[in-house]
Amino acid sequence: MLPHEVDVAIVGAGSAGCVLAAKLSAAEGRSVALLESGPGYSSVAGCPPELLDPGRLPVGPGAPFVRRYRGELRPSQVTEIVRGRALGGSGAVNGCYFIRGTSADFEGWPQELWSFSQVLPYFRALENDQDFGGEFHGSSGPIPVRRDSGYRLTPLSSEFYTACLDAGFVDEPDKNAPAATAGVGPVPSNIGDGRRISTAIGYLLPVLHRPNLAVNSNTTVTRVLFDADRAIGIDAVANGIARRILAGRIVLCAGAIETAALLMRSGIGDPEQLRSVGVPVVTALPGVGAGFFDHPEVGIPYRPTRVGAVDVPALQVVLNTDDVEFRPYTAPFAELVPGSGDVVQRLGVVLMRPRSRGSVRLQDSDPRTDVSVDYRYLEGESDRAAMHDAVLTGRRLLDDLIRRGVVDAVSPDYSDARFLEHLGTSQHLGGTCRMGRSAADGAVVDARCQVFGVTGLSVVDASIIPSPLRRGPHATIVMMAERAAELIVQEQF
Ligand SMILES: Cc1cc2nc3c(=O)[nH]c(=O)nc-3n(C[C@H](O)[C@H](O)[C@H](O)COP(=O)(O)OP(=O)(O)OC[C@H]3O[C@@H](n4cnc5c(N)ncnc54)[C@H](O)[C@@H]3O)c2cc1C
Repeated sequence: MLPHEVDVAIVGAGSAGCVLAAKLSAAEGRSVALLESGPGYSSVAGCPPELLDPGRLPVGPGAPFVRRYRGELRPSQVTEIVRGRALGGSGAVNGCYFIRGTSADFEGWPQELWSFSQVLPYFRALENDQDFGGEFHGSSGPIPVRRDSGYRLTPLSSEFYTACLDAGFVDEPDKNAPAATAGVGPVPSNIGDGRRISTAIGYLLPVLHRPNLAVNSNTTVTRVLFDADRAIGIDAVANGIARRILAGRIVLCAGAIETAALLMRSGIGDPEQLRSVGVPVVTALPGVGAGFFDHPEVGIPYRPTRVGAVDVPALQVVLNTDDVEFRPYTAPFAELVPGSGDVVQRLGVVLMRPRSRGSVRLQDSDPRTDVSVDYRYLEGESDRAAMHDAVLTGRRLLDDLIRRGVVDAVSPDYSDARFLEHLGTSQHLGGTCRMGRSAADGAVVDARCQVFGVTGLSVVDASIIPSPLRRGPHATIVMMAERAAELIVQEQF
């Protein structure tokens, strides 16, 4: 192996990257450099308060902790998407919904390492569940998990819960139980002492004192360097100054958009596309950036009759049916996302297992140019029909809430023909570098999270999720990072 400055360079201090940095630096003899584009902080007291407030998502206009992208949801339907850009990444700005993927979600993952029984110990290890114990829950992990119930529910959350039970949906008090498959129940949230506990707070800050761990914020990695087919280091720009770091192993945790972009700019991707933007090909992996998924969401606008409690998370209760999630947001987005000016309150109706797939593509080879993000949402008839049916179910639930007096109007312009005008995204983008058996199937990393065709390079973040999860991805991504850290230390480097 070539001489190197650090044993491991981790690119991106987001939900996955902070876990990897804490786990991989646990061995004193292993040096770890964590590189993050966004700003840093070294204590909870020094953390920007917006990143700790569990009731607000600091992603509105002008918010300094996000990178924004233009996303095309459907032809001629464009939206702005955001990713967190600070220590903690998107997990530092998100809605604190922290539900595990269901056991069925893992059936398509490589079973020798990622079956549900294999991953359950890592779900347990990451959490300190305040409400449930026993063999399926952890009580000493870095991420506190709690649920709102009883008097802490807003009138809308409480009545929605009751309305779902009255409509015959199953009560699901613990949505993180392995048997949880469908039903209505409280949302587990990663909130402790009234704060959003991102992986930066839970994992990274407690180990910042380690001499073998260097955290470099305001540092953007621009490409991975190779010696033949071995990754040997990275180029970065740190506070405006170019830097080169040679590393024994590189782990990309830059999130589903930027990890794919970084691989492509470094010469790993679809050869035709790389050549079209002038990037020399290192390894042909057509799966990079191709076939991503997200959760399409239609918001049904309504007006609640009573104002809810302040200081509650965006979601207290959700209903899951087979492949749909119904989300009664606790407040208008103007409150949840400061600066958004969006005064409408909505019931989110979300397809959790859509068939449509999107792509992330380079527009040129310049790291400063945004990639194009093309969702192709509801492209097939089956997704459109599934969304249409789900919206009708959502309407029926809202009609019931009107009868119960908690909602006094549902937007009148809301008709079958127009529901697509209310289409948005849950911001759960994943699968741009999927884990799988072989590159020939479109996979980019193997079951040990190593990029096919090169050595010394791993990916651990939302990119490698093999197929859409039936729940939001955050808890699963933290688990993946816990699991992957063990796999990575077993490698020779
Ligand atoms: C607004 C919003 C709300 C959400 N709400 C929820 C929710 O409530 N529940 C849920 O389950 N999921 C939610 N999600 C999704 C979830 O938060 C993300 O899927 C998850 O945090 C992604 O983790 P990650 O490690 O893949 O990437 P990220 O957490 O996004 O981390 C990537 C990090 O890499 C850094 N980076 C990127 N490029 C570079 C580079 N070139 N060099 C150096 N650093 C780089 C970024 O700045 C960032 O810090 C939400 C997402 C968003 C954006």
